[in-house]
Amino acid sequence: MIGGSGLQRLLAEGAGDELDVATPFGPTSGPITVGTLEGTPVAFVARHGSGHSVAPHEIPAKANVWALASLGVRAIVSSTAVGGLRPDLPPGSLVVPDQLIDQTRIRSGSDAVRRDTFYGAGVVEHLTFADPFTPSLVRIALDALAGIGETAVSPATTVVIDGPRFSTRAESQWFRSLGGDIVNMTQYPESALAAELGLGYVNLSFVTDTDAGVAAADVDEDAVDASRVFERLSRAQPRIVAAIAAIAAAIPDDVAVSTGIARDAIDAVLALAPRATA
Ligand SMILES: CSC[C@H]1O[C@H](OP(=O)(O)O)[C@H](O)[C@@H]1O
Ligand SMILES: Nc1ncnc2[nH]cnc12
Repeated sequence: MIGGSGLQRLLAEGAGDELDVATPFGPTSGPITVGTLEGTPVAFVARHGSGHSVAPHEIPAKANVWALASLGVRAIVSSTAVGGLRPDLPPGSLVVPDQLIDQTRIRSGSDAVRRDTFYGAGVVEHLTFADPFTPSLVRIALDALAGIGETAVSPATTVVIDGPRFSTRAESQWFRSLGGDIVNMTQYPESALAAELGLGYVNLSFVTDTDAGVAAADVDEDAVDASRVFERLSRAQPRIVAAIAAIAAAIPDDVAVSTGIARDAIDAVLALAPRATA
């Protein structure tokens, strides 16, 4: 599990072991809690760190994904806060996206936080990324949510921006015209990196606000504002945790993911030596 904004802890205090996992790509966002969520073995990392101190454009996605893979997880369930790009996706809506449009741009440096591949430097691999969210897990998540009485919107397309700023009205309207349903700052490169290591990846998005291009300029009730986003997330926390637990419980042991990456290339990345921490 990778917990997004508002989801700093998944297991009850004291439940599970907190591990500091060293990686070849530097430190993870925070400790990884390994334990059992309503009977399902899980490893959990808070994407923004335990005290929400890591900004979206600084999230060490390579380290987080590598650390989870090195612990033996087979699929990642990610939670995210998102803005709605459609009037019929008001705050409080749940979305399980099946598509994504990458509008992030920061890519410099071999380990740079937005770096979106584990390969290169002599190892040539081309990820099959037509379906950025594992289709079988999207179906499983929707069924699991229906089973607890939650209706999630799907299919849906996420537009991912660098942040930390929110979109202008013109950008937001453009994202909608591109076919975007929701907008976020973290679903990429996390989803691609998970696929590059052969992991399933499914996302639960909670709409916290109406994005700028959809919100009426003179009505700010639903408009995006970080403090309002956190307030809504905090009220929704029990609902989001229950939804994630239901999805986790429904994931089979043998998640099949076909990404076109050679198994020996994945194994070589997982065999890289962790970088010593200071
Ligand atoms: C606090 S609003 C913007 C913030 O919320 C989302 O975080 P996450 O995707 O980790 O749930 C968004 O991507 C931004 O990082
Ligand atoms: N409107 C928005 N844009 C980008 N990321 C978000 N996360 C929550 N709301 C968002």
